[in-house]
Amino acid sequence: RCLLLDPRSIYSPFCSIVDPMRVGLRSLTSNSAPTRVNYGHRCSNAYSTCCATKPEVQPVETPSSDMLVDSFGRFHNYLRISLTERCNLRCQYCMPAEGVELTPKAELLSHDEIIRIANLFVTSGVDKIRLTGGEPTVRKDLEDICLHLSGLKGLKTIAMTTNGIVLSKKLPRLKECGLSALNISLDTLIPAKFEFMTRRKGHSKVMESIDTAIQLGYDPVKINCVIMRGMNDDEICDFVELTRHKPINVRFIEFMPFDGNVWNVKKLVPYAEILDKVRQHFKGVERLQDHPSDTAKNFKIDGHVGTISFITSMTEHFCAGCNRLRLLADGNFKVCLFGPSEVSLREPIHSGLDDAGLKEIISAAVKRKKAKHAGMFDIAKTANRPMIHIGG
Ligand SMILES: Nc1nc2c(ncn2[C@@H]2O[C@H](COP(=O)(O)OP(=O)(O)OP(=O)(O)O)[C@@H](O)[C@H]2O)c(=O)[nH]1
Ligand SMILES: C[S@@+](CC[C@H](N)C(=O)[O-])C[C@H]1O[C@@H](n2cnc3c(N)ncnc32)[C@H](O)[C@@H]1O
Ligand code: SF4
Ligand code: SF4
Repeated sequence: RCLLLDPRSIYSPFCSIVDPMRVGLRSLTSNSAPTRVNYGHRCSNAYSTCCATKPEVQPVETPSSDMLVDSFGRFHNYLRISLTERCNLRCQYCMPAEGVELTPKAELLSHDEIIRIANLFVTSGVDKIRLTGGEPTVRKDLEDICLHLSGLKGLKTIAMTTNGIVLSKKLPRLKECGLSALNISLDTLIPAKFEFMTRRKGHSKVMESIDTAIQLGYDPVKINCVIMRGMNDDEICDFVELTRHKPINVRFIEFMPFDGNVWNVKKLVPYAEILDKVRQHFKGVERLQDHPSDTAKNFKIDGHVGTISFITSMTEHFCAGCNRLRLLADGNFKVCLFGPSEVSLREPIHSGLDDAGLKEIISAAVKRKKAKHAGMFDIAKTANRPMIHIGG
């Protein structure tokens, strides 16, 4: 909990430990863009690294309809679309070795259904869509989907999270089709360890994709690195070293529990511990100002072209600033990564429901969204989907 939070601020853009109940004071009827003001405070929680001290004014997106505003006043302008449940890797932290049960193809969203649903969200205020999976690059109509999404008026960012295995060749065309931001997952710099962690070969292909993305001007290319104790925590400083000359943003991600993965609290390396390790090894590690809805806490290092970040879902959640919703490949709509509740949008579409009816279903689900996730031990005990179905 942050103490000394100035009551005039809606919430601190710098600290995710603020009680989310404090968010939601924003008037939805006002046409003028409200601002969040942070007057600078110190955080009393155990991980005091989470707070910056500079006073700052942040613009807040103005919702164009009430559909995407939850009961805590959070406006959701970011939709993550999982394009497939399939993947060409089998990462240990994401899925069981034997794979997961797949939804029959006929029950997955078609290209046209994806675009129709995306359009509903964009006309209601979503301005960023992330394509994910499974592995989005295994979907044959990926370029077409990007092209059609890029025609949606009001959509500013089309992003993708990918494992990079088959990305390098596809990327020039994807860029032409409107793909504007790229996150590539890479958890080790050692090829043999890559094969162990992902249960497949392909390390050099991922490295090649990262270089292609840099050459094509994606800036920064974000590198997602899930840290597991005893697995890749010995490579933290090597990953930081990569940022010295490459315009990349390396994001250390706390290991999260999902159905069918090998989560155990002993394998979780807390953000504070990773940051300590980085600070012992590198001079001039400085906190940057984050956007209120960032999943990441961002840092720069003296003399490095790139930056590093931490995604601290387990030890310092960032639910107070959550702006994310999820559409799964089978057409289910999920309002929280860790919330088990889902509602189908595909079934009502197949029953002929019109856009107004779909918007009512979406709005009701958004209003039921909880303030924050239940905490890692409860999450670990609660049935959810495997991560490969949700897409992060
Ligand atoms: N707890 C939590 N974790 C999230 C959420 N969104 C993404 N993540 C996790 O953050 C990590 C990186 O996800 P990405 O797919 O790169 O998406 P992102 O962090 O939103 O990326 P940017 O839009 O570039 O900030 C993954 O481990 C995700 O599971 C969220 O809403 N809640
Ligand atoms: C599920 S993957 C889907 C997209 C793509 N296949 C990829 O790997 O980038 C999305 C992100 O979730 C992350 N992820 C998967 N399982 C995770 C876990 N248990 N804890 C934290 N992050 C996880 C991956 O590292 C990846 O960056
Ligand atoms: S993290 Fe991505 S690449 Fe790895 S198994 Fe999951 S979906 Fe596939
Ligand atoms: S855990 Fe749920 S509420 Fe928290 S940031 Fe993630 S999606 Fe949002």
